[in-house]
Amino acid sequence: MITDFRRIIIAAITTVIFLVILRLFLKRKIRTTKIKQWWRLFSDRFHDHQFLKVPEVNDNSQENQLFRRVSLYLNSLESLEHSDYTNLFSGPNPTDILLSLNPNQTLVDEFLGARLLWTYDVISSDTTVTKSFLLKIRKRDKRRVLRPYLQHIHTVSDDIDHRVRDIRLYTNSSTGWKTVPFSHPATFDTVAMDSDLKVKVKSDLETFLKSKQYYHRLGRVWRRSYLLYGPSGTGKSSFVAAMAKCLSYDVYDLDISKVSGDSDLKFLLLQTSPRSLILVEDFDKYVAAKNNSAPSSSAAVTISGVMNFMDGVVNSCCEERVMVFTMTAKEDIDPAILRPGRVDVHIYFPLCDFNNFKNLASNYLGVREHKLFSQVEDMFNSGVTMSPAEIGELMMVNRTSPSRAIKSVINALQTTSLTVSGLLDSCKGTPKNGWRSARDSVDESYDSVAGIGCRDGVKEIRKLYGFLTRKSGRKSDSFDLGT
Ligand SMILES: Nc1ncnc2c1ncn2[C@@H]1O[C@H](COP(=O)(O)OP(=O)(O)OP(=O)(O)O)[C@@H](O)[C@H]1O
Ligand SMILES: [Mg+2]
Repeated sequence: MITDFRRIIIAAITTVIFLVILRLFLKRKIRTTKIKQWWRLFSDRFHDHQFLKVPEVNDNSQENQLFRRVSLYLNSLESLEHSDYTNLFSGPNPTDILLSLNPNQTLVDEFLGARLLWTYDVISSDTTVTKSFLLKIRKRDKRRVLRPYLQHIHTVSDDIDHRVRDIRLYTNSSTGWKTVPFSHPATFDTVAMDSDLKVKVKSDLETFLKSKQYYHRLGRVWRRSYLLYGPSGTGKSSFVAAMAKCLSYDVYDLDISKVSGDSDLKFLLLQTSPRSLILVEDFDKYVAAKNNSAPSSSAAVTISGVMNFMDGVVNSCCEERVMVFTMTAKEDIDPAILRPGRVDVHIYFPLCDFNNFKNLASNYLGVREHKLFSQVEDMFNSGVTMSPAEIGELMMVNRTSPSRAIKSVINALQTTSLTVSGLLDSCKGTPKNGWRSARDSVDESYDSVAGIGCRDGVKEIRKLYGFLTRKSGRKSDSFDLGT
């Protein structure tokens, strides 16, 4: 018993002695590091240095890509973890913690035996904030190290870019672009649409990404533009998010109504960075002037300004860009605006058909087959339809019971059919029974009915249900390369 007690006492004393020695050793190590630092500072005084500045923007206010690369590189350095002061940010995933340099902080890097000191300079005035990185390198080392060091920064930042690139969303305001992390959850898998079309668009984007040399061999600027058109709630905006994720490109969401004039528009374009998707939503608001004397929008830009903006992407300064325009219908748009070269690919987004409905049911309700599907299919085949947004909403609120959800879709389709055929009949004055005949007569009614009320009624139906001049099931030319 006593021997056991003695053993415990000896073990406890040994542990305490070990901890004290460890502590002293660590303290000494820290002290040695400090002494080394001071020695380096002292010895630096006897060497000539060169200072190299990497500003955030160039003279044309365009983003300096080297600044972004240096920032990615420095924030990934292990020495940042051990520095006295570091900013911590949450990453795209909740568990990610990202480190970032603090303004005016200095970080030491070593490369091929040379010491490189980086300082993050931030100068703020009332209206502007100027950021830059300042590299301090011994003149003796510069010739030997600088070129391979910059190459090393390129390689490392490229690697980080591909691994952890968090896409950013830029929106324009009166002072330029403002940015936030892009967190739209849509992907190609979550957007319900014709699967062949999805594959075509994906492969078109992937081919674009790999085609820099090809474009240059042809003497063309490496860019591509898309028009997404179709009724409201058919997934155009969600598809843009999926495109940006597939490309891993930042999104510049341009609101033309906030642009103060044509030159401002050009300036905003010049401020976008490579590897970005420039999005103009509701583009018809600014260019649908075929039937009116001027675009309906009150924006300060002119049509020629908008066309220059579209062509501006052709400038070599705006390479590696994808432009996307969305609108409900392109019939009223002057074909010159949408000609190949300005818009390369036209993609039509139809209202829901049975296949899309099944996609939605699988995504929203987790069901691939159901006894009510045949009834839904009959309804779609009879020509009645709704937007995926409407159907998705019904499925979402009833997601705890797939049967209830599908029944609510059937009810909504029936109501839609009755409402629209009733409206059309009252316009034409001819009783009609089925939705199919009502739908088929939409264009005819629009052209022949002179009364404003009826015309408005049909317009309203067109707006509500998206039956402009297309039918929902149309697929053959929904992916229309080069118009
Ligand atoms: N094809 C689809 N597949 C899956 N969800 C869809 C689809 N279309 C629409 N939705 C859902 O409906 C909502 C609206 O979609 P979205 O904003 O992408 O439509 P939109 O075509 O851009 O409409 P608008 O022309 O009014 O801007 C989103 O929440 C989206 O998830
Ligand atoms: Mg939209």
